[in-house]
Amino acid sequence: MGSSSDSALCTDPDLLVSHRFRRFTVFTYNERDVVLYALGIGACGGDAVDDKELKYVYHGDGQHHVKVLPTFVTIFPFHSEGIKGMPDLQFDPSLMLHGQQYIEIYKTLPTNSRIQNKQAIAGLHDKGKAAIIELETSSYEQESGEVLCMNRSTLYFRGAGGFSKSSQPYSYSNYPQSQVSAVRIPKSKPAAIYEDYTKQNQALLYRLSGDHNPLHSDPMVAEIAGFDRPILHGLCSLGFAVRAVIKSFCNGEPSSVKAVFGRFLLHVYPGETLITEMWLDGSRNEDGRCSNGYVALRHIPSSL
Ligand SMILES: CCCCCCC[C@@H](O)CC(=O)SCCNC(=O)CCNC(=O)[C@H](O)C(C)(C)COP(=O)(O)OP(=O)(O)OC[C@H]1O[C@@H](n2cnc3c(N)ncnc32)[C@H](O)[C@@H]1OP(=O)(O)O
Repeated sequence: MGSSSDSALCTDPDLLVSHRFRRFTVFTYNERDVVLYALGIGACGGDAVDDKELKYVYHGDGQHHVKVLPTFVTIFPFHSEGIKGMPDLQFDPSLMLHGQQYIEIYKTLPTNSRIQNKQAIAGLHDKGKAAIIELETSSYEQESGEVLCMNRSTLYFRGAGGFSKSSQPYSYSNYPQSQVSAVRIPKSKPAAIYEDYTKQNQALLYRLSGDHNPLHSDPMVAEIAGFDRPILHGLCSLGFAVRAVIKSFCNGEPSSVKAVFGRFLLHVYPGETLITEMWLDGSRNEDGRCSNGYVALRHIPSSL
């Protein structure tokens, strides 16, 4: 720490954390966006269409709207300024990875809405070999002005550390450390395991929901970034995992979910199988090198 290098994320970290984003960015979504997103995270993507998941992509006569999956809100930040316009920021986009995502949902998600996003820097960390930015996006329904959800996105910049000015590592956070640290994987047997496979075209389908990072579609960009081929969006894997939780513990009801945290520790190639192991409030006693996280539910179904 302490010596800023040519590849360091910034020269003045204090300037970066004091950055103020434009007050609001506004966008509209509708049922088509909701359905496209659900297909992008594998809903009804098995060999046979799962009847229980049909409600995420289609509504029959008895139902007026499709049901919105909770992780749909993770696409909201992509309708914002993001980090691009921040002062004093330099990085190689091919070396940026999505490290973590935390979301809170405050209301049942509407099938269409006009949304206002407000963004803030929630954290900046110098890890020596890497730099981390935590970007927070609060989203409000424009009509009512009520807050609908919050996303905290952790961006991991490989090779971009070393910007600390003092001998101490630079670490700024608006939040208690506990909210951004990893979840430990319990030793006990999982309460449920759900296996799902991603398709070869999963990332190409998922990108239509708003994350057009070429790391997920362009073989040359993927190679420069150090991968054999384009990798899956972290938020797509997270969508698969939360869908598994809803299927296993919420009887398919997406509005049961009130918060989600996910840490991406391994990249996924489209076509690979995702195994989601789930514990009910697991005892946290063993670390494991696999992506991990938790889902907070409004209530645990009485059948469990
Ligand atoms: C507006 C919204 C914008 C959203 C933009 C999204 C853009 C997307 O298009 C991009 C993507 O989706 S990329 C795909 C998804 N992500 C991945 O595949 C990353 C997988 N993870 C890795 O490869 C490694 O964990 C890796 C490389 C991340 C880290 O591995 P190592 O270099 O081996 O690090 P390690 O030595 O284990 O740890 C160094 C310090 O960093 C912390 N850390 C590790 N993994 C982290 C992670 N995933 N998230 C946050 N912090 C992480 C460690 O705790 C350690 O810190 P400390 O030294 O303080 O303990």
